[in-house]
Amino acid sequence: MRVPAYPWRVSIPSLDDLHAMGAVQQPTYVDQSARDAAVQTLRKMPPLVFAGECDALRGRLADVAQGKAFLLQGGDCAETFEGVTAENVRNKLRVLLSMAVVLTYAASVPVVKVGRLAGQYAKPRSSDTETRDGVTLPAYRGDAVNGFDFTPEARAHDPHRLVDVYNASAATLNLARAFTTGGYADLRQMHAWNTDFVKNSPVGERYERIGADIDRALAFMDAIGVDPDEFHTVDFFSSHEALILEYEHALTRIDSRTQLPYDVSSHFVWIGERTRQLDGAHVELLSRIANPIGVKLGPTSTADDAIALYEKLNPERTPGKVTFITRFGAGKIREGLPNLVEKVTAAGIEVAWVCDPMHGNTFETSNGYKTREFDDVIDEVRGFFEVHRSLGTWPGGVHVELTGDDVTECVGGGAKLSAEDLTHRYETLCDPRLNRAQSLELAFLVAEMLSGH
Ligand SMILES: O=C[C@H](O)[C@H](O)COP(=O)(O)O
Ligand SMILES: C=C(OP(=O)(O)O)C(=O)O
Repeated sequence: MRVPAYPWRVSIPSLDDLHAMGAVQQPTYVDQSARDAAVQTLRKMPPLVFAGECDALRGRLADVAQGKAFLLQGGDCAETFEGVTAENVRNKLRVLLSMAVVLTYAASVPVVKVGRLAGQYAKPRSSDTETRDGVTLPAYRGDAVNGFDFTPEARAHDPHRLVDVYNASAATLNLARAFTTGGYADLRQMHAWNTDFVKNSPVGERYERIGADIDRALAFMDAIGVDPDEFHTVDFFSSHEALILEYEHALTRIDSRTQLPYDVSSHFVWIGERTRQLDGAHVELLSRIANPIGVKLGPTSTADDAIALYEKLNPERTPGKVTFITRFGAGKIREGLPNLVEKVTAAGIEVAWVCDPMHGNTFETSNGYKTREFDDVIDEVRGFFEVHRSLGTWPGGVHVELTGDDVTECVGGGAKLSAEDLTHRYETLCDPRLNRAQSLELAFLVAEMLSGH
């Protein structure tokens, strides 16, 4: 695996220097000594991931950029400390593995599997405050920063939560590694992943038909003596938005093999739409690390922005280093994306292009729920494929907010969830996620787009 060669950039700016750049979307800690103590604790913690694993993912993302693989990245909008249970983590893995099987089988393309988990605890917000019945408190910014309860105590920004994020992420990763390498992810188990809902759901039945085909293929391979390791375990990677500088800085370490800095909080970290300023602290920090990184690009991004960000984040043009995650909204993607892709490509830049069909399609229902319409999500992915197909570039993947549970947060889909249905199981603390059936439906539709049917 080629390791990036930029020895002159091993220096990492200090946390104070990064803050002096005017970092946005950061917590305001009242007690500086408590903040320093949390950072010191984190600096002593062992890495959550190894640099070599980050290199492996970078190699897989280089395949995505070259049109040889497809990225499936998904998980909660915001993980919660309470959500770190075996059942919850297993359900998320189950839906991601099931989607990956559908994509791999129906589109015959290798799928790179990346969870939005084991670190996705901090949220950028549109407003610093929230007002309920005339009372205004700090907005909830994710469990990394404050609590969801609408009380002054819960909403205060508490630096010790960063240590809790580390512990929750370690527990989640430990479970994810066990599930993906310890037998649960064995392809022969794919029926078992969804037995509880195949009987009463059309998408479940469709999934089961693929399962029967795969069984026959596995039996054939067994008969001729082929039994690759890939059938028993899967490569699975973690990712989150690198938002809170204290956390990401404390977990940025020099790799003993290469002497390069890696953010060992996750295999892949991304810069959000609200923090991608070229001269901002987040771009500065992530320009120093050797992990593969993502940048969200919303409808106001220009091609010049994207090219400048790429040049700053990857001047050596290391393959697989940068992934552009576009999130235009269904109504804007066909108009906005072509110019971006065309100009970036004309600049000789090879990136993985990935579609986030969630963040440009959020609205509030008349009964007060923040939601997304399943058809808009699909329409944005369709637009993404159309644009890339017409330009001859590779639609490299999808980045989705989803859960393995049967929540009711996004309207539409096969079950035709209505605004009224959202009252049943609306559990997200921030943005609405696709539920298990909607996620599988998305996978089938994306597989059709990928295979050109
Ligand atoms: O997930 C993304 C953002 O954190 C989220 O969309 C912000 O939501 P808000 O506009 O309610 O603050
Ligand atoms: C905040 C997010 O997205 P964006 O930066 O694209 O708004 C997110 O993916 O959680």
